[in-house]
Amino acid sequence: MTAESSVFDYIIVGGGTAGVVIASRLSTYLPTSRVLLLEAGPDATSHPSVTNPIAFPGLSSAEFQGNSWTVDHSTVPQEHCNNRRIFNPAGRLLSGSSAINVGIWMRASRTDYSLIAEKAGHERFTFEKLLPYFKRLETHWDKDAELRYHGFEGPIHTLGGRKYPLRETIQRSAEVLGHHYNPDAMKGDPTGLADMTQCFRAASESSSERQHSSRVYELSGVHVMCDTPVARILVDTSKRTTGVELVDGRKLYASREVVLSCGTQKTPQILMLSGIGPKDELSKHNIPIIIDSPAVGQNLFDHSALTLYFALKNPKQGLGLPFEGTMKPEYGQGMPWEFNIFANIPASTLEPKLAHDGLISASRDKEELHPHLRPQRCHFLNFPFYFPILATPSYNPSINPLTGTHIAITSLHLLPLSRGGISLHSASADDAPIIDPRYLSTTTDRYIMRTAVQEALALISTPPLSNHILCETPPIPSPLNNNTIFPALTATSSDDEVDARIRAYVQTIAHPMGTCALGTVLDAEFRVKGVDGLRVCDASVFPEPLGAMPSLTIFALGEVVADLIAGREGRESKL
Ligand SMILES: Cc1cc2nc3c(=O)[nH]c(=O)nc-3n(C[C@H](O)[C@H](O)[C@H](O)COP(=O)(O)OP(=O)(O)OC[C@H]3O[C@@H](n4cnc5c(N)ncnc54)[C@H](O)[C@@H]3O)c2cc1C
Repeated sequence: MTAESSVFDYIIVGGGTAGVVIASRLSTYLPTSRVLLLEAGPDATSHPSVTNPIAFPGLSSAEFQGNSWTVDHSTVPQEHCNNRRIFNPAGRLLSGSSAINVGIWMRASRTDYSLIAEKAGHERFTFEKLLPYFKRLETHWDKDAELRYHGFEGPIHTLGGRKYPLRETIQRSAEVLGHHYNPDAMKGDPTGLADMTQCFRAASESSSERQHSSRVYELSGVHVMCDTPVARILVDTSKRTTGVELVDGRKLYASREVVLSCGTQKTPQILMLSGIGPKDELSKHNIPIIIDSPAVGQNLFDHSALTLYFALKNPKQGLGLPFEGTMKPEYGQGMPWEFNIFANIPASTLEPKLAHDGLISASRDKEELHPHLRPQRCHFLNFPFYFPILATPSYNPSINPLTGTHIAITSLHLLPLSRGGISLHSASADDAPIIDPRYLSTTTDRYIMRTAVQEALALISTPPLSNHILCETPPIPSPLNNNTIFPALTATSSDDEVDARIRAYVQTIAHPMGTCALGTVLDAEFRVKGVDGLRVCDASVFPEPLGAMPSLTIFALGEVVADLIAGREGRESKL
């Protein structure tokens, strides 16, 4: 590389979900600028395993940890998960995790965005202010949806509106339990039973394509360097960011700004390796301190998930579906599930748990409502699959995913109060960071997780759905779970039985967030406090959990950052 070609105006580090959006938009908004996108992994944008959504289980499951497109960010042993290390994959290729994820496309509640706005210190993070960005992203599948809430010209095409054989049955059982049908969960209150949307684009009557970031955002005006991991950010003595140092030792320079978008685990590691982080942590590894930023790497949280498998009474009825059989128009050409059931836990039952954790006091002022008690906050989400997703031969040898014998329900804890962190193994960029989300380390979190699972069991036990279900199929005793015998769970299982299953099998569906938060590490324009010319934009920026799967919001935040850099905030984008 010549001296001239090592200088750019903007360097975006991390060509993942947010990074691609920012690089693409900057090259369009500022066409005379030289924009460089640096990605650690390869470019597999058009590879069939990435574009075909049903290849997803292979890309991200534990069995595929050796896959070069998936990096394993497994945690340290988790005290409240039987001291298990929890497998946590992320994409390591152009498009990042958007190239390997499940494509579920969700907005959170107004209340969640308001809380983020409060913590970040700016109203640009409220639902109303983000709504134009949500609309800008999408070509929404439902042409009859309200124009006020949906976009129909955005780069990301979505699919929804499914009609699987169990649809009405599940809806009726959910309604018996008080979950009303929510015709559009994207309008700021997802509570209830809502149709699933996925960010896939119909390619034919029987196939669809994943809408990962580099597939849908134009990169022709961007200088893209793949297989080019960055080791650290370069900052001069006046605390001005000047560029980046690659793992191979080369240096590249940015005359205007560097944006770090390497995801929740790698972004804080790169900041710390660059001398921006908690001073004690940096000193431990003899890293010269540029900025003592105590919150870098702190505030790690993630959605915990437990999946249960239910044997069908009569598999020949065709209610359970093999994964590959669902790419049909009547099934919305998506994956075999159609509902998200978002639910709140009543304040009266949550308050004692929050008090036990010392998060509220009995004498508190009514004005100081704990965020978990605000209206429209969805504490958990249950989603039924017509397919035994993630069942493994090691634990569930009797489940054959291809023969339609089982359905599954995943329970997801959306609003964790537990906070962990990312710290350094060493001062070397070659070493993975230490990842400790401290899953389920508060009483309230354990209670929410248990309630979510009990609600899934109640759904399965309620007619008419119960008429089709034989029983839950528990994991078999194996050396992997200390040969523990787990009884089949039912709606009458004790709290202890449910908790034991959670401790043994809870996992993550890879939504870590929070380690370079707006309001602490970053100002409200995503600038790293104390340094000039450096921003962060990826899943690490959330100061508070988002009660929804995060990728839609991360795409939107990428759009916001591009607008801020290009001085376009508030202008409507027609691209
Ligand atoms: C298996 C799986 C399923 C998921 N399912 C869903 C879902 O259905 N719906 C949903 O909303 N969310 C889902 N998620 C979460 C969602 O995909 C992520 O939260 C989101 O994509 C994260 O975006 P990001 O920009 O923070 O990071 P990423 O998209 O992960 O991008 C980070 C990029 O930085 C690169 N990078 C890292 N280190 C370096 C370095 N040193 N130098 C250069 N580049 C570097 C990485 O290779 C990667 O490309 C899922 C995630 C996974 C892993």
